Amino acid sequence: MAVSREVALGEIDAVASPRGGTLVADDLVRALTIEGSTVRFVLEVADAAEAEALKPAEAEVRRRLLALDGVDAVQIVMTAQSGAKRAPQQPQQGQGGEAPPKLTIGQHPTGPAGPQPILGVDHIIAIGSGKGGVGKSTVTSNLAVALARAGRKVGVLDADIHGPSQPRMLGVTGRPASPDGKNIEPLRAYGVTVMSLGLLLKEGEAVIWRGPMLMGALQQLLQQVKWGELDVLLIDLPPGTGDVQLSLSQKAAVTGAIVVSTPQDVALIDARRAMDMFGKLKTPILGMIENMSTYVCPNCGHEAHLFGHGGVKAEAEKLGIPFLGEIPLELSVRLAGDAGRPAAMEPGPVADAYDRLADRLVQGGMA
Ligand SMILES: Nc1ncnc2c1ncn2[C@@H]1O[C@H](COP(=O)(O)OP(=O)(O)OP(=O)(O)O)[C@@H](O)[C@H]1O
Repeated sequence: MAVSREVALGEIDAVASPRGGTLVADDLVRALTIEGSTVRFVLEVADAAEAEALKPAEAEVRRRLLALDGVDAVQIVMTAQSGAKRAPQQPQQGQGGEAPPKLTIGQHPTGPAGPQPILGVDHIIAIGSGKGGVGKSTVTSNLAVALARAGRKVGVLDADIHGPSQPRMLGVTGRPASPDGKNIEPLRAYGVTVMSLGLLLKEGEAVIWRGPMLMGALQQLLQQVKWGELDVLLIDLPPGTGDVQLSLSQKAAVTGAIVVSTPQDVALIDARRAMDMFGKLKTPILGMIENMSTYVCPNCGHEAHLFGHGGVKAEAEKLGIPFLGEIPLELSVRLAGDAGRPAAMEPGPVADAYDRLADRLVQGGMA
């Protein structure tokens, strides 16, 4: 039987914190969840020095929880939030408490080094491509709705920081709320939980972050968004091999990457480069997808292969990487993407192709 929240909290509260009280009394514990035999929570620390000082307490609390009947796994994430307070905040009587800090996206990265899981998220899949415009964002939004239709809890993080397109493709508008100035409430569309930097910027506003600022922004989107319980989080990467890919592999425990390409030779050359980069970053490659594969003329039914056909499958076989499937080239895909209602929502060959793809990921234990 699963351990109760009270019992788990009691064990956590028995461990002393470096601030002088206990982990609970010193207000370091966030988002405690118990799912089956797994206990998860966040230890919110002020800075990297405090994270280091907390290591013995973290080890002790892990040992105590694992000793409980019904607990087989303990996942503790340490996050250092900008503006985290060193002492518990009690609203001052008669003063209505302290105003929430302003949420500022684009800060220097904080917290422990190394890839971190996202609390409540089972799989993190990065969707990448070598070349721009091959349909990586389109594949991400359509695959997300197909996975949601298959009963999975799905999130999409638009990490295409320089050209975020998920808000348009999934038809979400409006600024995500942040009632406490720290956590960000994601938006929902077609059963998918969505967050994009594009939703936090004014339309047309350019972002020119590089290096540490970019890493900080990505870290905030990964850790400060209230993703909730997700079977899979799809991350729409910018094209190519750059800072975002590097930051993501350094900050998030990515399950693996899917590389989207058209069958065209020039796209395949760049796709190979992207896969080489994922290899160097030690991100497993889950497979390749051929987008804009076959075009079927809606008038006469003639099949044409505008960008070739089968090139991605052949490439995947050559590299010993799973080939996950092909998506047809259809005008409806572009129109639906522009209209904010993914083509996979309507029954037809495109929806079928995405359903097969979603099924492949679910059967393979990837989503
Ligand atoms: N299978 C398809 N059939 C028809 N049009 C498609 C298909 N896939 C993508 N498109 C269209 O191609 C264009 C580029 O797609 P998308 O923005 O998804 O590419 P991307 O690889 O994410 O590009 P970026 O370089 O901006 O990241 C969009 O207009 C999209 O609607």
